[in-house]
Amino acid sequence: MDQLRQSLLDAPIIQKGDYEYFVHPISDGVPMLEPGLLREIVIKIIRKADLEDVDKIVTPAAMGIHISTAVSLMTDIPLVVIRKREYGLDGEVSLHQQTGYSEGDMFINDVDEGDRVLVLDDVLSTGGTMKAVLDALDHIGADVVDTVAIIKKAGPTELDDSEHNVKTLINVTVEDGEVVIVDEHGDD
Ligand SMILES: O=P(O)(O)OC[C@H]1O[C@H](OP(=O)(O)OP(=O)(O)O)[C@H](O)[C@@H]1O
Ligand SMILES: Nc1ncnc2[nH]cnc12
Repeated sequence: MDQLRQSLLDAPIIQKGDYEYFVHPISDGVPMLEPGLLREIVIKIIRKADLEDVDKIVTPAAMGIHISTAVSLMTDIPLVVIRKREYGLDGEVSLHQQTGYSEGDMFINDVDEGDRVLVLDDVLSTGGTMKAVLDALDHIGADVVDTVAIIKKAGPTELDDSEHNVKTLINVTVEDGEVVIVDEHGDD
């Protein structure tokens, strides 16, 4: 059960402007994602997350999708994807996402007031994406039962002064062009 750790140590780093970005099977689908790594992550999520009476898994596109699909298959909990595309359906809620290297609008459909949701994503870095998602779910009146990101890029996040807690499976930094593991069990 240590493919996640090793795969991060092996991850190449690229620059997106000043932002140091690790290229990893979970966050990028590149290098290729080994089924054993995906299985390890799903098991860790199911052990860590509070899944009691969760109605829906909610995940931002794109790189939350494969993780959430695998968790959905194992738990039988349905999945809603927050898309970068607007549909104009009744009840659609938009949010503005800002990361360390990009920004844009995203759209939530089919999450209703009172829904008990598990929010899943691949990476928590600046927290810009997760904060926007959690604020939008608060606005909808959904009940966020738990929030899990696989990999945390350690540092201050947009969620530090909020009441939201994001569980993570492993925490890393990037130093001298390499990934350094700062907590191999992540945050609870
Ligand atoms: O904590 P943050 O700084 O917000 O970064 C984390 C977000 O960045 C990535 O998404 P991105 O918008 O790059 O899209 P992708 O999932 O399509 O790669 C990642 O999938 C997270 O959603
Ligand atoms: N793959 C990635 N590497 C580093 N930071 C990220 N933030 C979002 N995705 C990331």
